[in-house]
Amino acid sequence: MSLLIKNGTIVNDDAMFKSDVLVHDGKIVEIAPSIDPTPGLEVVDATDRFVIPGGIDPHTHMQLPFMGEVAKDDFHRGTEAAVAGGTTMIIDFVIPTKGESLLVAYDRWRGWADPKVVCDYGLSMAITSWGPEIAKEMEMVTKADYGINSFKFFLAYAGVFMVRDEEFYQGMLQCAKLRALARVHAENGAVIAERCEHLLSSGITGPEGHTQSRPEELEAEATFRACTMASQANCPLYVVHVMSKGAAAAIAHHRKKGAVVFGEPIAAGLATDGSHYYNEDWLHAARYVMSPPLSRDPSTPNALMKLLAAGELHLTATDNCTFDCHQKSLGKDDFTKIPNGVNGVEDRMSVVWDKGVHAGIIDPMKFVAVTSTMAAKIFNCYPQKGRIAVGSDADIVIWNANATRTISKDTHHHAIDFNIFEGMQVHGVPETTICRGRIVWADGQLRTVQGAGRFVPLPPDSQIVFSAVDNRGKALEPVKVERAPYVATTLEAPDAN
Ligand SMILES: C[C@@H](CNC(N)=O)C(=O)O
Ligand SMILES: [Zn+2]
Ligand SMILES: [Zn+2]
Repeated sequence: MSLLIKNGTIVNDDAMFKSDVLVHDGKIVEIAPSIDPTPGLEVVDATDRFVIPGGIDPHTHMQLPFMGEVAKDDFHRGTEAAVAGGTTMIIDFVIPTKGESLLVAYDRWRGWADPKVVCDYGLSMAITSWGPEIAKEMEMVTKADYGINSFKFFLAYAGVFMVRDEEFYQGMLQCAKLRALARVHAENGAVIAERCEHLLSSGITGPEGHTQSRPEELEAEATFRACTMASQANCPLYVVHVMSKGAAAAIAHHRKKGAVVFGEPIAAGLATDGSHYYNEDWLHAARYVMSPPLSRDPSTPNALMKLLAAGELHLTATDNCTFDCHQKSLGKDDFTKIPNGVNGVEDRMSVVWDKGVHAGIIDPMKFVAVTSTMAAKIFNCYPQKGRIAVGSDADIVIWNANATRTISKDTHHHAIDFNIFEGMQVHGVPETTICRGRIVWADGQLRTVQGAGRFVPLPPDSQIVFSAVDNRGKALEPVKVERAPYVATTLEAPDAN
């Protein structure tokens, strides 16, 4: 199976240049200014188009069982939506129930994903309980045949996924020992639980209760606390779905002290805000319920994009975890029962291009960095993924920077009946998506095959994550002072009275 992409401008995270790309058997085999087509070779004309690495979305929850429901985008529809939007790899999360073996949960997720994915995928593992058995299984799943190199800890969702600080700290010590990245959902779950109770007892049951139960400073406080604990454990930390300026400031504070911390804003937080929670239409407001909530500060989306430009936030994701209108309506009398989660995996690339490149805040190379390359480097599958280079997987998108599209539930490929970006016109359109050398999206049509995607094992000890840790560890080594044993003398005996 071969493909020739002609007349395009290649964009990697570090360079842009006009060149042709020859693909054979799923790999990029040649990059040159002009490659002549041979008979029978399929040619894709990329004149006036960018040729970019396929997007990597490092944070999705396809068909997640959560809050009594199952997320509607499963590994088939969710990865179809991904490729329709220019994403060619997702990293989803194995989330064991409390007390469940990591290995049992891992097998369940592999059983769900392998037969369905239309693009490649990797897995991150959530730690929802703690004990020596979990620590041992963490070590097992970082081995090659499991391919896990990151572990997520929830500081929210009390009683469901949440772990206590000491469990989080011990989990990070184990991550550091295994050279695996710790990821955190940073909210103060204990205070949130109290605030939910108070709001409901005060008669506030609508989606406005959700955002008021989770003031932004509860994300900022938990983010600061998580960064502090990670520092103490000398464990690199990755903060998922950074939704507020305060959380971003906490990350910057610790990075300025030399801590290895990565911040991940998501498409929803880069393109919309928490004003929707106050919409008088209950269902409209409920559609935006996710945690942490969208910021109530309308300047936050633009601020988060600028922090990506400045390198204080590092890569984008979506936290795609979709529930349809019926499922959202299960919380019609109690906001704590609205399944948390929003869409994003189909629209992330266009949203980041529109709010970033078209808005003049980031350049195309930074766009590639924050939508693909940084994820490949952090999760240790670079340059197999995340680069247009000879030898890399042929995960490629033909990107039309000048085209626009209007996002709508009527045209999206998600398995839900609404889209949080409904009606938004965005610049930057993926015209052709190629997964390991096969065209899976072109001319507005999917050409996908269920199960054609492959699981990508992610090895520990990513350089961008761990290369500073050893020296930093030396500086943090505990100090023992050698001294003669202390002997109390009569002169020092305490007064008799
Ligand atoms: C459960 C999952 C998706 N839901 C959400 N972010 O509201 C998460 O918290 O990341
Ligand atoms: Zn989360
Ligand atoms: Zn998530």
